[in-house]
Amino acid sequence: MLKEDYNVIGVMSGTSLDGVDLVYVNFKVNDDVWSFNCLDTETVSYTAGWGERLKNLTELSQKDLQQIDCDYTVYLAEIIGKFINKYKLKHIDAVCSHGHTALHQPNKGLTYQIGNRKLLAEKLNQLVVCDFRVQDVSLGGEGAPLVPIGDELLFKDYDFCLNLGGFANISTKINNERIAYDICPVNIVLNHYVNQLGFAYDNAGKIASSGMVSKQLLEDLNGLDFYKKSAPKSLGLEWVKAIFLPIIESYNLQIKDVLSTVCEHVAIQISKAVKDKSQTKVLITGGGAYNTYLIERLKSMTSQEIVIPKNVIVDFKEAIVFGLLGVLKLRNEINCLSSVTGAKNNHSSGTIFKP
Ligand SMILES: Nc1ncnc2c1ncn2[C@@H]1O[C@H](COP(=O)(O)OP(=O)(O)OP(=O)(O)O)[C@@H](O)[C@H]1O
Ligand SMILES: CC(=O)N[C@H]1[C@@H]2OC[C@@H](O2)[C@@H](O)[C@@H]1O[C@H](C)C(=O)O
Repeated sequence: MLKEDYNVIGVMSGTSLDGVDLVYVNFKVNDDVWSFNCLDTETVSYTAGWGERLKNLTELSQKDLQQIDCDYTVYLAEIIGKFINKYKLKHIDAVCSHGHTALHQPNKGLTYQIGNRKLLAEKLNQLVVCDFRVQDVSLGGEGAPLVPIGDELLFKDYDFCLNLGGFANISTKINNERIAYDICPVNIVLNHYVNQLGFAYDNAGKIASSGMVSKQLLEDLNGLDFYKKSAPKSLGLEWVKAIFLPIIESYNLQIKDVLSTVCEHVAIQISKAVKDKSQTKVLITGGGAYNTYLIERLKSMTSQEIVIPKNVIVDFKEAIVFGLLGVLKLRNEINCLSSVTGAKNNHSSGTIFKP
């Protein structure tokens, strides 16, 4: 008889490099119906040193990557350990950790998240479930996005679940089947440019709102091949560096105009993704939900009802869902949907490390 009640720690480090999101969350399952309750949450910002190290992972040699994988596992163990102590967490069924994506080229059979070593379980003296993407890629899938199983089990009241993190991704149902895909880069690019002005991010999109859209750059970005592909599809930092940034650089624009043009581009791509008028309710989560300018541009291009919750879900949905992926793995139940990733079959993904 499987348990019906789990307390886990969900841990997520996203691509926009703002920090590590942690959530202590309770899941209950009753007749296959799942519910959750967030008990404690925290975002630990990256130190300048870690921010820099994580920015350049795609350029590292195999040996340096292995070293950083070990160092990052130790760093994650410290962060998670402090979280456990701070909130005096006693009942922990598992720590369910995504790690940080270092490499993602699913067409070459490659996806690699650092911080997912057995050492994490040993240092924390906890059961750890991690490495959720690798099996999906080995089964021919994109290995991303993985959060849609959470949209299916926890957020099914929404017609679309849109997350605005480093990349924008969306999930929805078509003919009773869940599909999802990465739409386009968002904060990974906005942060890259606003960093050059000395800011971590463009607060509320104020700088973008003061810029002018470059029609030519906008056209070039909207014309990228990735947007012509149909789902399943996913994006990685490698694509941003090789394809997206060089187009922007070829224009030599002022940064405020780059930000403005990228926001316009993102709003256009998202409005295309939510264009099905029979589906109306769009949940928006992720740090990009605070980019008021971007949200205004998006609202001007769509008639859908946009819901940005005023609670922890905006910042912690991904960490919550990685908690759920871990619980599903412990139950040996499906946590990766082939309709979403394109893998050969639905499967139960992740590695379990005992302390
Ligand atoms: N007030 C704000 N105004 C504008 N942008 C903001 C604001 N607050 C956060 N952001 C943006 O959101 C980013 C963080 O978003 P989030 O934590 O959802 O990203 P992530 O975890 O890296 O996501 P993903 O895993 O989906 O790539 C910040 O780096 C910043 O760009
Ligand atoms: C390979 C990888 O780490 N992908 C991330 C990234 O960040 C956003 C987007 O690109 C999404 O595909 C995914 O993360 C979310 C949490 C997911 O798997 O659902």
